[in-house]
Amino acid sequence: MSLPSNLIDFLVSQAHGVKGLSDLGVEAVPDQYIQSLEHRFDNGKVVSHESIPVIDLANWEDPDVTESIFNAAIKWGFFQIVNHGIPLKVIEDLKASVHRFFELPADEKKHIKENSPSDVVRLATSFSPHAESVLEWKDYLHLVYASEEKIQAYWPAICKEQSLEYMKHAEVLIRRLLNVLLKGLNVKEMDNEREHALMGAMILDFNYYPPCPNAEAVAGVGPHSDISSITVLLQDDNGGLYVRASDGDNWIFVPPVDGALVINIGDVLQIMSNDRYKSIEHQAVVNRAKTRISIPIFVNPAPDAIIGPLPEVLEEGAEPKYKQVVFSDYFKYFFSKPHDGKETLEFARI
Ligand SMILES: COc1cc(/C=C/C(=O)SCCNC(=O)CCNC(=O)[C@H](O)C(C)(C)COP(=O)(O)OP(=O)(O)OC[C@H]2O[C@@H](n3cnc4c(N)ncnc43)[C@H](O)[C@@H]2OP(=O)(O)O)ccc1O
Ligand SMILES: O=C(O)CCC(=O)C(=O)O
Ligand SMILES: [Fe+2]
Repeated sequence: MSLPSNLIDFLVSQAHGVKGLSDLGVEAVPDQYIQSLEHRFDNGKVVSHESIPVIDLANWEDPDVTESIFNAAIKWGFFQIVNHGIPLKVIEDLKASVHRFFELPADEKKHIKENSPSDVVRLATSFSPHAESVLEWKDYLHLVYASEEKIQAYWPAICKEQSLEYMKHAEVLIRRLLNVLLKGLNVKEMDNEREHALMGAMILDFNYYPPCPNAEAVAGVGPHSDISSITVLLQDDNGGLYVRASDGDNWIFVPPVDGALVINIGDVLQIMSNDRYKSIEHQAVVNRAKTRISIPIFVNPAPDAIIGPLPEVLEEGAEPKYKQVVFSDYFKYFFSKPHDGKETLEFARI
């Protein structure tokens, strides 16, 4: 099979994405996907003496549980949770609907893409293709958790019900997690203003990584930290997520755990906590044989929210490490460049 002559037209305008390339059965991916040797994922840098904690949330009231969440947010910036209250059936139905969506014929996906406002639904490939010199081997669908009216009008029918059911359960969990994390910063409760700044906009994202003939030379998602307050990630059982180890050089594999969700602190909570909580760099690799999916919820501030260190964390005279930034300026900066580790945080640093 030969490669399409106009790659961007094939990927973006015709909405084939990398799934379309993978389905062609090509022996090698286009050069645009090949990472330089220096940027490739190095298996030799995966360490097994560290792992991110798995926290059982069966008893939220237990002070040990709260303590484990604080410690994980401070030390690792990442943890997995089990017994989180989202029924297994809701999770399995959602995963199945992600596969169904990406398996739609390209012309149906093109129709969805062209008839959806980008503030509700966005189907795309790679990360920010106009800003990247090397593309990422990933297609994605952003579903913005907007008003019920917009959701009913625009979320694709093939995954609408399953996505909405998942989000309704996840919202309860997210509120509880944020309340616990705020307590660790001496904030008594999440009032309306804090809610706007922590969870004023939520995006359910479907990441789709089809099999890749040059899996070792491409990136699924390159090293980055999330711009969210927190991210709630559901991964399938294929594995592919790696988190920066505490030495800042090596990587830790995040093993799929049945029914678990991966929680990570994003840049917004690192900024609001004045570096107490850590937004840790991570990346996703792809494989030769299988399609992997992952489903993050980016729990974001509303675009007009102003983000900066919380007064409560500065109470004892700590110097603020970040200035006040409007969240929409922050994420526009994020999307204006390729994934680049923790670089986005510098935008807000004093
Ligand atoms: C993708 O891999 C990721 C993603 C992430 C984290 C993702 C997020 O958290 S997205 C947060 C942004 N919020 C939303 O997407 C909400 C829905 N969108 C909107 O309401 C609007 O798009 C807007 C955010 C208010 C911006 O509106 P407007 O000022 O009219 O500008 P646009 O034309 O929409 O966008 C301009 C330009 O910015 C880039 N961009 C903006 N939002 C996104 C997005 N959600 N996904 C991808 N790109 C976005 C994009 O370059 C736009 O240019 P176009 O080429 O699309 O014209 C974390 C880690 C990952 O690996
Ligand atoms: O696919 C994964 O496991 C992680 C994806 C990710 O980091 C992201 O979408 O921000
Ligand atoms: Fe991420």
